[in-house]
Amino acid sequence: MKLEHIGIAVKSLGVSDELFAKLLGKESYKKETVEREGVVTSFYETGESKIELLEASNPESPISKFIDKKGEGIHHLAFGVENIYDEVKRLKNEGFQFISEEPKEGADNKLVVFLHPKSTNGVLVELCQEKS
Ligand SMILES: CC[C@@H](C(=O)O)C(=O)SCCNC(=O)CCNC(=O)[C@H](O)C(C)(C)COP(=O)(O)OP(=O)(O)OC[C@H]1O[C@@H](n2cnc3c(N)ncnc32)[C@H](O)[C@@H]1OP(=O)(O)O
Ligand SMILES: [Co+2]
Repeated sequence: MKLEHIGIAVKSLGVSDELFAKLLGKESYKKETVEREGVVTSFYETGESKIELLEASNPESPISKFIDKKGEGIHHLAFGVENIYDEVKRLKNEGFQFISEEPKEGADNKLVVFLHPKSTNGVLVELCQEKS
């Protein structure tokens, strides 16, 4: 597994894109809305991994709930895997809980699935696989 991206919950991509472009010295390479997840994303290349800024696209978004509860900040870690179906099986056998076991379309041309933070030391973990 490799650290594919760090998801950061932000109130406004307009404000945070300006901040991260200054911080990283580069512009976001992709903005993408994933309505099913209730997010608008903005991606930055940072060497081997990426930063994914996440703004809620609707009031029911998990990002809205997260920010209401915890404020802006690191939201999840995403690990890149070769075969997401094999990894779900392996981790289920290891006793990890999934929010939903069925990988779905994510952003940045990926299939994604999430483990419940309760079974990962309070860290929301995403697995993602490049869609062929
Ligand atoms: C763009 C697509 C994709 C990509 O391609 O990269 C993405 O990254 S989409 C990112 C947004 N989508 C998701 O986060 C989907 C997975 N998340 C969920 O299903 C929910 O957010 C959740 C994790 C199940 C929590 O939802 P819910 O139970 O309704 O909220 P609560 O506030 O009641 O949380 C319960 C419990 O979990 C803790 N929690 C919530 N979010 C996080 C988090 N990001 N990191 C760590 N812990 C989290 C929350 O604090 C509660 O704990 P307790 O207070 O101890 O009960
Ligand atoms: Co993500």
